[in-house]
Amino acid sequence: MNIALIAHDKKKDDLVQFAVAYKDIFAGHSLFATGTTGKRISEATGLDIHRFQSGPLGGDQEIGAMIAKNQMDAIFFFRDPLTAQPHEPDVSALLRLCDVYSIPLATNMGTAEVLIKGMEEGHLDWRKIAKEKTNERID
Ligand SMILES: O=C(CO)COP(=O)(O)O
Repeated sequence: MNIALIAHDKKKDDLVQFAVAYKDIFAGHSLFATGTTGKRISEATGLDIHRFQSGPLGGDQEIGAMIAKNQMDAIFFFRDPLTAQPHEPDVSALLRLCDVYSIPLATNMGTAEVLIKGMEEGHLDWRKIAKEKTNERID
């Protein structure tokens, strides 16, 4: 599955810690991230991560584009709810697209634990079927 990892600055330590803890699960998937988050996680874990632009420079939008093309299966986006972001419209757009396309989205550590354990147990396997259906429509 294609998985996106994103964290605002004050939440980056949390997401790095989470990625270290669940490195073995993440290693079995294709990983994508916004620029700085991806750099921090790959340095800490050695995981191979495709890095987009930094969030304020369009990284959230690049991940949003993958969602719109049915190419993203789950998002771990540790948001900072206490700090204004210069690119707030991009953040909202990304969250909105997750809801438009029913893409599982964890915005904090509590939900992230449930999501990754669900992934491990195969509860996201329906995404494979959803993607096959889209590909059929494109063909
Ligand atoms: O701002 C972000 C998400 O909105 C994250 O971007 P960085 O990973 O580049 O810091």
